Amino acid sequence: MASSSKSTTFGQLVIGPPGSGKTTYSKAMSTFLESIGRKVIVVNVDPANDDLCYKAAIDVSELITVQDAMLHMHLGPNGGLVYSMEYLLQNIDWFLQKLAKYRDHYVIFDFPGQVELYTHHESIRNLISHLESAGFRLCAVHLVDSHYCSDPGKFISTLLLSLTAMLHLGLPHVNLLSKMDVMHQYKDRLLFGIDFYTDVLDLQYLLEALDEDPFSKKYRKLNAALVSLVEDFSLVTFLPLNSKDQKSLLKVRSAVDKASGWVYGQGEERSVQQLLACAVGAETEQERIGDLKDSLMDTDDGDNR
Ligand SMILES: Nc1nc2c(ncn2[C@@H]2O[C@H](COP(=O)(O)OP(=O)(O)OP(=O)(O)O)[C@@H](O)[C@H]2O)c(=O)[nH]1
Repeated sequence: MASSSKSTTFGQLVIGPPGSGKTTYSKAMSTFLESIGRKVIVVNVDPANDDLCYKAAIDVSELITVQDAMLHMHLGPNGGLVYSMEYLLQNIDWFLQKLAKYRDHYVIFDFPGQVELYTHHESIRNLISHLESAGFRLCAVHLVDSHYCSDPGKFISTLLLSLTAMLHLGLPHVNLLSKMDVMHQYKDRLLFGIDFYTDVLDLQYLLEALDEDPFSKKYRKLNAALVSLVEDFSLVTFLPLNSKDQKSLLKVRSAVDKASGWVYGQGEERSVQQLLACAVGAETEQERIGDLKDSLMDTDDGDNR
């Protein structure tokens, strides 16, 4: 560990396209982590999010809202959002001072949905650098709607988006296919088993599927190049997420804790077996079911919004 565990604050950057379920996940994950004894806060970093379903310990809307930025800078919604993120960076001391009160907490940052912020704009990357310098150890949790699996063209976009975000942010990274509870609605349109999408198996099959569509067939060479790019990096896989399901949240928590390193120094159920299992990449019983009581596993509050 680079610095002493006392001065290290762990957390998640919850990112992903609009409507992918970031806010719902942030609330569900914070409630879940609190239920297993972790001290958690949620920080709203989306200046356009005026309908929070959780109590934000810190809310960037107190500093600036997209509406303010649009009104005063004569910008559209996207420009307003980008301006707001740059404004947050200019006022990074304000943000870090607010965070300083919660250094002994686990922090879930609920980010905005504009994908350009994660793929090529510098603001989030700079924000990460400030947070890391202040002692934060972060993991990006990237949500993409599982609905995109139902269309080969959309799934390729999802792969590219996820890969670009991984490369651009340069953080430990966990990709999630969100809203798996409604995946059955698109079951008939899935060309492959779910493990094809989560494990990102042989993408040549995806190319063949694209060839069957007269529109995408025209772009075969482009599609082949994109698929080959994703395969060459061999970085993108997904975990399924149902924010209403405790078992699903438990699996995500295990993956994020491993990626961020929490499990090695801070974990609630730190044990030699668990550390060894992490080292060899095996999934332990502990990780599958955690230390939750049966009653909690069966509990579905049915309203994680
Ligand atoms: N069925 C189902 N619906 C979900 C799930 N997660 C989120 N939703 C729904 O998806 C919609 C968007 O969810 P949000 O959590 O607001 O998504 P977001 O990514 O924060 O959206 P933006 O802030 O606009 O970027 C809401 O209607 C949620 O109720 C899930 O796991 N299952």
